[in-house]
Amino acid sequence: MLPERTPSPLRRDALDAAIVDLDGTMVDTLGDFHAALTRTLAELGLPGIAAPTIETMVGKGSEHLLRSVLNHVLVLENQARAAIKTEALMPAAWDAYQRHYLAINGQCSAVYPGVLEGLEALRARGLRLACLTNKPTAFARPLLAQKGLDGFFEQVFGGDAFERKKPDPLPLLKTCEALGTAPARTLMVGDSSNDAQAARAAGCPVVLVTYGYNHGQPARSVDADDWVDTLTELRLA
Ligand SMILES: O=C(O)COP(=O)(O)O
Ligand SMILES: [Mg+2]
Repeated sequence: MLPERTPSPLRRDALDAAIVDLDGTMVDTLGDFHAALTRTLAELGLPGIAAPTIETMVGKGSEHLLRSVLNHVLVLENQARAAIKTEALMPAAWDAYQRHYLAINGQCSAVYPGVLEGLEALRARGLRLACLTNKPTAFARPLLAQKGLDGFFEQVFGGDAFERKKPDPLPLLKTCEALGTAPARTLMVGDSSNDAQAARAAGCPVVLVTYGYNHGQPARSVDADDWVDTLTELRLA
């Protein structure tokens, strides 16, 4: 006798909604991060940083990214007490970064292949859609609009929308609350361990894309329910 199969958590009839991450999942924003950080570092009189180094630091929000970049360049410059100098520079750096990021937002970034088709398929299956990113809401909304993605989402929450960011489960639980859906019936679609850990802790099923930013680690090394190479492959049976 064949063993009874556990129904996949990704079956269409097991889901009411999907929460979709932004950076590394829908839009390849590394060019925007690089451009804004390059301008910020230049304004502060600091040396630049290469895009592949930035890529490993993306995912825990913009303040974390900026702090990591400042510390990285100060350590490389052999500056003593780099961590303390980073903190001292943060207020001015944060002001400069927000200004530069808003000025170039979307100009050096592109929607990944398959995203529009994937979102259309989820919508066609009747799933409610929310975008949940660790990027500030003020960066996320204009980026979604510029890339023609805003119309898919009934809710958009940035990293500043709630008290804590992913990988804490709070933003996912709050997004489910806003959608009015149960976490167990709300799929998280992301690119990093931040999305997967938050989803696990919130009780949401989670699928990771294999092409985004996961701190330099393969997405398949992260605990998730499934992995897809493009959003068109989301297997909702
Ligand atoms: O801004 C970040 O650090 C990453 O944002 P994300 O949550 O959309 O991947
Ligand atoms: Mg991401």
